[in-house]
Amino acid sequence: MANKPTSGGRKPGGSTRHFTTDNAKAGFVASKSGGAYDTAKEQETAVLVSVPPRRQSEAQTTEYLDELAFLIETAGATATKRFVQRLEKPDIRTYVGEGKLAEIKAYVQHEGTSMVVFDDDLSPSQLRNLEAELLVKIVDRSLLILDIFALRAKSATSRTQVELAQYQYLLPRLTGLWTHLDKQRGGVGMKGPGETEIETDRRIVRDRIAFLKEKLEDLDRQSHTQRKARGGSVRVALVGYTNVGKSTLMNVLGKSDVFAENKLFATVDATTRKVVLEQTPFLLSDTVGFIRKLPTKLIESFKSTLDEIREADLLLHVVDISHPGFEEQIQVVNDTLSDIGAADKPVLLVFNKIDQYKPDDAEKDPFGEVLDAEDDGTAPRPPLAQLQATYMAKLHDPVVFISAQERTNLEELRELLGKRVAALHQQRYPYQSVSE
Ligand SMILES: Nc1nc2c(ncn2[C@@H]2O[C@H](COP(=O)(O)OP(=O)(O)OP(=O)(O)O)[C@@H](O)[C@H]2O)c(=O)[nH]1
Ligand SMILES: [Mg+2]
Repeated sequence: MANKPTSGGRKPGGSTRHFTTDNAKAGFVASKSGGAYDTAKEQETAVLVSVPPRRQSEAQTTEYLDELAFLIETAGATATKRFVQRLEKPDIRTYVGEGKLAEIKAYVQHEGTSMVVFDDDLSPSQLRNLEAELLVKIVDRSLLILDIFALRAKSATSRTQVELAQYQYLLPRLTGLWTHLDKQRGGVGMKGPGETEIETDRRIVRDRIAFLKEKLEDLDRQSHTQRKARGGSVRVALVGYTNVGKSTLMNVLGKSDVFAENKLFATVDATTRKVVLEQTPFLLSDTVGFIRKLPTKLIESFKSTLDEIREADLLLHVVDISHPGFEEQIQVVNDTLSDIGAADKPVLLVFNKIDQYKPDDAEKDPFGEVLDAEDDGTAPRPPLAQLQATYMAKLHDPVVFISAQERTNLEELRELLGKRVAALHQQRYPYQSVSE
């Protein structure tokens, strides 16, 4: 049978239950060395698979795969090979076509790769078929992001949120291939679970989901009370794509010590600091980063964390200007803000990492204008002054270009932010003195 029970099990949250298929082992297992996929023996290897639509450019496909490789690396494994198949849409049975699947299988068997990672979510039946065909762990985008979140979540709330999302992911995937939840079943060739057992598993998972939802409601009530107690202050939330420098900026502005790292989703728990600018105190919150194709279930279960954004008076939208896909990242963030009901918030756009931004070589163009997209399909990179003018004209609002790391232009940001906060304070609390 395809799925030998293994010693590592899918282990949502801190639960001791074991879901024992090979594929299950891919998920929810925090290792000793801090990665989701490291078995403490040797680094696990992964093959990446994507099915881009035909109209997607080469550059974009590479960029998305780079991001997937970064996610896998953050989870503690290494991507050793990429397989791309251009199709109108992914194959309903096996995501990629038959020929590509055979190619992947041959590679995985030859190289002894530990897992195959898909840049989309797989349906439960695609997951089953791929597992049966490839005989290694199958990881889809949701599972990968959930694993990283599980590694990063520290507070009771975020841990409960992740566990809820994990069980919600699991529920429709409890099928014939899953062995019974509570028992570690025997070796190769053991009979799979019968329908009754699957039903029992489903019931256990449903009960757990109900329990976690209740627990979150309790935690939510507590944090709502806490947040209300902070009333009287303007609230600003840092939002943005993952890894753009939100926590670094929080540390600089709030003189705090928030964990910042060159990994995706370094921050999963929201943190709040009191900051004073232009004699006005306000609360600044660092929040979880967004990413393209963020699993909907994860967004839903992260309600309490996202409330920090929903309840903010102003959003500091941080953008990594040095990233080739920064414009699309802005769009992803705006779309996600819409999804969570925070689209109408006032926003201050902050372009970060200017120290790493390299404009296109203006000398190439005798008129000093920036050339259009070059042959390699990458977006043009105009000088910063031009970008600033474009965005300010588009948004009818000032935007700031900084380097949080090199502390460049921070005074400009402080001044702009201070003015916005002071105005909001005046508007919100007209009778309250600001010099607390
Ligand atoms: N070159 C450069 N690197 C920066 C700058 N600001 C932050 N970084 C680096 O970018 C990486 C990500 O920074 P974080 O502050 O953790 O980013 P984040 O947005 O909080 O990321 P998540 O919490 O993962 O969503 C770290 O390695 C930082 O050192 C900058 O201005 N310039
Ligand atoms: Mg962060």
